[in-house]
Formats: sequence, structure tokens, C-alpha cells
Amino acid sequence: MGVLLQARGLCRKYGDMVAVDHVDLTICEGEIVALLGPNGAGKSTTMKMLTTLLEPSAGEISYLSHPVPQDLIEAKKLFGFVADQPMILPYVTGWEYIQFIGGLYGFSQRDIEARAMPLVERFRLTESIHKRATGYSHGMQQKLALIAQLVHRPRVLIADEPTVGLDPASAAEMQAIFREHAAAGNGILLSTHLLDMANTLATRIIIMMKGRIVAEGTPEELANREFDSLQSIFLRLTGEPTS
Ligand SMILES: Nc1ncnc2c1ncn2[C@@H]1O[C@H](COP(=O)(O)OP(=O)(O)OP(=O)(O)O)[C@@H](O)[C@H]1O
Repeated sequence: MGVLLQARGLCRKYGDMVAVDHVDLTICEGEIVALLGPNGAGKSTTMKMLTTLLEPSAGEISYLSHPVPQDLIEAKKLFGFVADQPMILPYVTGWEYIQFIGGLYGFSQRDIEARAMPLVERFRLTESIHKRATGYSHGMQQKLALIAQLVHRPRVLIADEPTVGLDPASAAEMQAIFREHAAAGNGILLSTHLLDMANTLATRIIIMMKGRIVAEGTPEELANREFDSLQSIFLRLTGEPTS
């Protein structure tokens, strides 16, 4: 499995507060890595550093064995990012938003349509796609953001709590899309508080606590330790109730 994304010694401080503390992280071809941890563990901060939205206080990030390009458009071609709060432009329709994002990556309207329309249909957004996206529910915006980020078929897809607000059918569809994207040789890093989803979807799980990685392994490896379930290991390591 080729390495797609590697971070070494990643740190981020906010003032004196250490939000991310020497995190090492690798995403390989075909992997779906779930980033778990209680509120404030440093998951979003880690993802923002990996996607150039935040400057690390220390550490190195490379995509496909090269440092992140200085040119931000070139850098953004390497990954796709779905933030926890979808960043949808005001006053545009869902379809205009997809076209705008696809255009930034240099795709023609025809290519964007060919790549995005099947996803619009799978997410049952066909009726709403030509309506203003600011009128979409959180879940609809989340689906729109994912579609827009998949148009350039990123080698690494990073998604911060992507299933929040999705109805069960859409959540299942999103997981199917993640599996297909990984099966095509890409890598996915997603954060979630849904331990059951992490258990069934992820090929590897990373648990963060207070800015540090406290456990890592396949769901089976984690379960085979002294704990009998992902919920047990999560509770033991983080002291957090999970329901
Ligand atoms: N812009 C900011 N300024 C100051 N502190 C911040 C900022 N963003 C995050 N933090 C702090 O950094 C720590 C890590 O936050 P982060 O959002 O990365 O956690 P998280 O694991 O994503 O949490 P959640 O599960 O609630 O989304 C927290 O203590 C948070 O209060």
C-alpha cells in the first residue's frame, strides 16, 4: 500500500494551550482511517492542519512523499476536505456551487456534470440541486459539500464528522461512497463520534485524547487487546461516556 499522506510530529498551540501534541499519522492507499476522541481532543485541529487551513506550530506534512506545495491550489488538488460546518457560498444553487468548486480545480462543466450528477442522484438531491443551497438543511449541505469535494477525485479525502445530520439512508450512502473511493486506491481520514460506524467502516482507528494519539490499530486489533469492544477501549482511554 503506497503512502498518500504522512504527518510527523504535528503540533498546534492556541496561545499557551496545546491542542495537538506531536501527532504522527499516515494514510495509505485503500485505507479508511477513523479519528476518534472526546470533544476537544484535537481532531478538527489536526484535520485543519492537514488541509492547510491552519499552520502547524511544529511538524511536517507530506502528500505522496512530497511536502505540501506552497501554491495552495496545487496543494488542494491533493486532497478533498469536508468540514464539520459545511462552507457553502451564499446565494448560489447547489448545482452552481458544485460547478464553482469543480471549476477551481480546472474541470469543464461537462466533466463536472459527468462526475457529480451520479452522486447528486445517489444522495437524492436531484429535486433540490437547482435551489439555493443556503436553504438546504445541514445534512443536505453536508452531502453537497462532499459531492463538490469528490469531483476532482482526491487521493486523500478528509472529512470532519461527515455523517452528522444525515438521515439513515444518506448516512449509508455516504459510507458506500467512502468505501468505493478507498477501493479505487484513495485514502480517507474521517472523524466521528459514532463508534459503531467507525467499527464497521474503518480499516484503521486512531483514538486521540488531549491532543495526543492514545491508541491505534484495526478494529480487530483494538478489540483483541484487553478490551472487548471499541466502546470499552474508548471509555477506558478517554474516561468519556459514549451514549
Ligand atoms: N480557534 C481556536 N482558538 C482557541 N482554542 C481552540 C480553537 N480551536 C480549537 N481550540 C481548542 O483546541 C482544542 C482542540 O479542539 P478541536 O476542535 O480540535 O477538538 P475536536 O476533537 O475536534 O473536538 P469536537 O469533537 O468537539 O469537534 C480544544 O481545547 C479547543 O477548545
